[in-house]
Amino acid sequence: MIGSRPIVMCGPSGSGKSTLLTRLMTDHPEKFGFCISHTTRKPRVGEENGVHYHFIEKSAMVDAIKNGEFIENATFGGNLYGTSKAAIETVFKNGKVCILDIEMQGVKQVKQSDLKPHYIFINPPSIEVLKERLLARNTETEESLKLRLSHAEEEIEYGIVPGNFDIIIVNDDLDSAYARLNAFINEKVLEGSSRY
Ligand SMILES: Nc1ncnc2c1ncn2[C@@H]1O[C@H](COP(=O)(O)OP(=O)(O)OP(=O)(O)O)[C@@H](O)[C@H]1O
Repeated sequence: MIGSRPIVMCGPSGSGKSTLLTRLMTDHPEKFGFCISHTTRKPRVGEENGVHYHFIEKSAMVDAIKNGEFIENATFGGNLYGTSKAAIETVFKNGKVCILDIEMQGVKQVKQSDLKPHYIFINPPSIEVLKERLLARNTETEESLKLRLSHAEEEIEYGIVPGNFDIIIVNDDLDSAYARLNAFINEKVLEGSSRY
């Protein structure tokens, strides 16, 4: 695959990945393309197939994974999520830098592949702030909140290990975090040795 190296964004649920990515893509719609994941979970209100996710039946996704069609996959809250090779290829074909928003299990699998992306970890200022933001987002039940927070500790532990990510961005103040993200991308992704 010829093109700029993709970007992998990882961080606990609620750390601000979507917020930062939406801003990045709005500011530079011509440069970046979001890799659309597959999931076996049901669409939420307002979610469109092929836009937010490719929604797929569990048996079909299990078969596709067995067929080697996925670069990474993970189970979260009883549902399968994954990145297909075709979804990455679609972004490459449009001449854009491919962005993957994936979680820790996925990152570990991508590291075994030949994708060679830039790895960015979005860290919340603290678990307490993470909890406050998830509560304010108003998307979680008591149970899913607990699950996300327990995963968060594990993800942060992995995220801060030197060498696991190319950059760790603490999302304290949103404007500063975005400025750090932009600086990294401008220096390493858009101007750096991004061809392979
Ligand atoms: N720096 C910040 N300061 C205050 N609030 C923030 C900041 N960054 C994000 N938020 C808010 O925190 C909440 C979580 O952010 P967001 O949905 O972007 O997280 P996420 O990492 O994409 O989560 P998920 O993995 O569950 O999709 C949102 O309501 C968002 O508006």
